[in-house]
Amino acid sequence: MLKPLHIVLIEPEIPGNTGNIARLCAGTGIELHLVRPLGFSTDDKHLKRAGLDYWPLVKVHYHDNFAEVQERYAGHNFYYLSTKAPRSYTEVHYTMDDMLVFGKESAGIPEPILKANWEHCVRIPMIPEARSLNLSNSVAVVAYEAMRQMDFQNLAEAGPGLRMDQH
Ligand SMILES: C[S@@+](CC[C@H](N)C(=O)[O-])C[C@H]1O[C@@H](n2cnc3c(N)ncnc32)[C@H](O)[C@@H]1O
Repeated sequence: MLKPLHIVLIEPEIPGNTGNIARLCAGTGIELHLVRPLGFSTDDKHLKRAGLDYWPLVKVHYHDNFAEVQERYAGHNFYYLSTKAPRSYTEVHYTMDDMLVFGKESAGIPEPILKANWEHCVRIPMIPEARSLNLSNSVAVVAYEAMRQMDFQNLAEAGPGLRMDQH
């Protein structure tokens, strides 16, 4: 049994984004970590609507702070997605059980966390004039790159999903 990938959202604010990401997790078997405080209630109708009826398929972990995630998952590789990072997300060799960390919509990942983990910070290339991508889009881009590098093995194991070499 393969270990799952993990997506960590630090203090997400917009329920529709988290709902979209939850649906991505449901479709891929990726585990979702939500670091409090959340900018919405877990009963929020936008959150539920964006995740549709996929919520029962998602393994969601709630954490009171990011230090708790670092402590609980010590030994895993952590990658921090930031527009300010020095290298591209495509330069990383991802492995199952990696922790892909994303910041809140208004402010991104807190500066002290970026500074302390600078060599593990990566960015998705954009034109210079653009400030950032939408949070849920950036999660999808990186999650699929990580799974592509591992030949989508997690999807084949999780159920009837097709690996690329089966097409
Ligand atoms: C809307 S963005 C936050 C924008 C914030 N002003 C900043 O500069 O980080 C929300 C999150 O999406 C991810 N993100 C968005 N665009 C990105 C990019 N081009 N490269 C890496 N991460 C990105 C980051 O994790 C970011 O913290």
